Amino acid sequence: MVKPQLNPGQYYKLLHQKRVTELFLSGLRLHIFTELEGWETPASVAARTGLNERNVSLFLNALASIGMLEKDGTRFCNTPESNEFLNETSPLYLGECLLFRENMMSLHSIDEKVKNGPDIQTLHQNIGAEVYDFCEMAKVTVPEMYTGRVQSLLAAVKELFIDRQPGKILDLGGGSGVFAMELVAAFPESKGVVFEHPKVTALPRRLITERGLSSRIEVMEGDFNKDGIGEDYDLIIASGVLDFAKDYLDSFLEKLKHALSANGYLYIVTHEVSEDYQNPPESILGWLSSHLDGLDLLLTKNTIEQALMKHGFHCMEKRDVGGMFKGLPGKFYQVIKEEEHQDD
Ligand SMILES: C[S@@+](CC[C@H](N)C(=O)[O-])C[C@H]1O[C@@H](n2cnc3c(N)ncnc32)[C@H](O)[C@@H]1O
Repeated sequence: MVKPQLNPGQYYKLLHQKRVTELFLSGLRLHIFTELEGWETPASVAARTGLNERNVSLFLNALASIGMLEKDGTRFCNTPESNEFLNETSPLYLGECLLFRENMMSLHSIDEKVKNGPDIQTLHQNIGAEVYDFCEMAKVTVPEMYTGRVQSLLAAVKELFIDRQPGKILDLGGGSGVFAMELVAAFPESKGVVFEHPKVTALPRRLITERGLSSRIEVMEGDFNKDGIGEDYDLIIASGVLDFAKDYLDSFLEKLKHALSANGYLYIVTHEVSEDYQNPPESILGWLSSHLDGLDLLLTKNTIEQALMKHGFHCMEKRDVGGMFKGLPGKFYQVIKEEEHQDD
């Protein structure tokens, strides 16, 4: 009889992981976590939602078995995490955002895509804004931004501007404009600009007006690869945007350099992709669907660092600035302008 040399357990684990994910997504779609702020029986959940009582019972039990609910006898309740992030009444409800991201990165038609190849127009244009629904993304990611990104950026910028306030702040490809809004709220003397694609600008305009910040934040509309982005910024935030400037990287970085004030900072968040495109797997798989559609945008960490260096940007190391990078996904850069070279 054949004797196995290795253990095939990983394949069965993958199938189980898929069922776990399907169950979780169904819980979100059926708003189950919004029903379970307190202890409930399947009968009470079914009565309120109109779902089938027998199958709600099986469904809740399965969710509890994967740690998404707590179970006590015949009653079920959210875990603290489910209550904070999956209950629609929470200000940090991520359900809409998680479902959006699942759909955006879905590999459900991967077989056809691999068989049929990319969409020719997408391939030739290579424009992210034509493929991704950035307007919806900006809307649904607002609560996600408050799960740490906004707080850590704010803490870091406050440490950078300890003895002065930034005059002008640019949130480039800023989506909802949350970074700009929170920064100008923290620095009462600062003005902000949110630069966005015309498909997206209605959202930051509305949110800025609702927050009462229209006199302090301007929304600029355009294509950051082709249009001007303004100047004299003490802080430019370029979070998750560099890949969308891939075909224009040199002119884009020159533009950023000229837009920064002499002592200004550039804050960049990228995916830190390895040269062999093997890491991080979350980014490789997350971009796979759109890359199969024809996009080719993902830049490696090395390409980005080389390009930044070539255009005179230098990264502020952790040791320069104490503990402010704690929890921060991105990096700060300063630019060495020509005049400064001559002074040296
Ligand atoms: C991945 S999102 C990042 C959003 C936000 N900065 C963040 O960190 O969550 C990329 C953003 O860049 C914008 N964008 C992409 N290409 C653009 C272009 N050519 N001109 C202007 N904005 C663009 C999109 O509309 C989108 O809001």
